[in-house]
Amino acid sequence: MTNKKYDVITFGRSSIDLYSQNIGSAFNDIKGFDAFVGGSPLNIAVGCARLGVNTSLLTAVGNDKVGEFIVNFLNKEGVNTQCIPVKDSARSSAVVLGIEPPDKFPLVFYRDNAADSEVDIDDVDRANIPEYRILLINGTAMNREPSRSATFYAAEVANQNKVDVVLDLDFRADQWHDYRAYGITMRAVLPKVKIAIGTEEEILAATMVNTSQVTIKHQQISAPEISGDINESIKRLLATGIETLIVKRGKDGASICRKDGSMQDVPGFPVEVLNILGAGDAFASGFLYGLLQGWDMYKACRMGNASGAHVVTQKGCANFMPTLEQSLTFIEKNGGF
Ligand SMILES: Nc1ncnc2c1ncn2[C@@H]1O[C@H](COP(=O)(O)OP(=O)(O)OP(=O)(O)O)[C@@H](O)[C@H]1O
Ligand SMILES: O=C(O)C[C@@H](O)[C@H](O)C(=O)CO
Repeated sequence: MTNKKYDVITFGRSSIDLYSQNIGSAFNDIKGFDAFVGGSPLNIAVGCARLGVNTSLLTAVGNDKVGEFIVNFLNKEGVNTQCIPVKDSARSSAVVLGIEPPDKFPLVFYRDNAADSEVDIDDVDRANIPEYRILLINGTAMNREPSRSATFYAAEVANQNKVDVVLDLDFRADQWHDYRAYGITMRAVLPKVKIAIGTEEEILAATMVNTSQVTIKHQQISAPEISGDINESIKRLLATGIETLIVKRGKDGASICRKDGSMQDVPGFPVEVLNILGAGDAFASGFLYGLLQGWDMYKACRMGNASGAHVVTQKGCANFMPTLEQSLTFIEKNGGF
């Protein structure tokens, strides 16, 4: 039982996502785009809402048509938009994305003067964090002020009010002035966090000691490959005080790493990949759904894997999140929890 009024609030970026209509085409040959919405915290909020979770998004938009487009979509999806301020001096952001399966998903951010980076401490106060069961914070939202201190503040308020803090490590390399600044910031916020979620790349980035660990492939500058000792990095993140670190492992599903040093693998669901973008966000929404049901971590991760597998077969992120019925039917048909 809980005395909280709402379930989940996610905090961070939002955008219009312009996805190539020419699947498999090289970026230079793209002829047209579909207009969807995106931004990892937005995608997670929509994924949660589709599963029936009472969800709010704390982001900001500019006083422009793109902002209206984003908020209109969220309202239709049943995501609570009351705590989304309009920042007059900033712009709603855009992302342009190519789809070249199986392994090239080029993505260009248009985030100069991004409205969501302007979310500040007053906006956090207006969002009523103590009323929620879970606050999901996002790595990229800490790349600049005022959204960095607003994120730290939101986590602090959550800690004081029995709201569980989940950190999506989400590392978008080109959004940081120095790759090392990302890790320094993550390690500073982790003591306020109960559960962190990240890919191996993100976990290595959060513990990076030398920028020569980073390799940019296929000009995918927002999501580079990062080398290093993953087991050492997992240990380092667990030593910050978090209870659990969830490692997302693509087609192999996820692993649950606990502070007692144990690791449990949770198998994924085999599917044919169309577009991997948004899989991590879908995973997070299924996982949060499971936590809110009081399920154990294994079952919550299986739910996350089902949402992730669904989205990799689709050509977008938020617009293609599964409903509860779709996920449960998919799990039942594919071996159960
Ligand atoms: N090829 C796949 N087949 C089945 N499930 C997948 C596949 N790729 C990803 N998933 C599911 O989606 C989850 C997240 O994917 P991944 O590990 O690639 O995270 P990510 O890099 O954060 O994703 P994103 O592309 O959204 O940034 C995985 O843990 C898994 O559950
Ligand atoms: O914000 C991003 O990371 C790009 C998004 O617009 C897209 O929705 C996505 O890739 C989410 O992980």
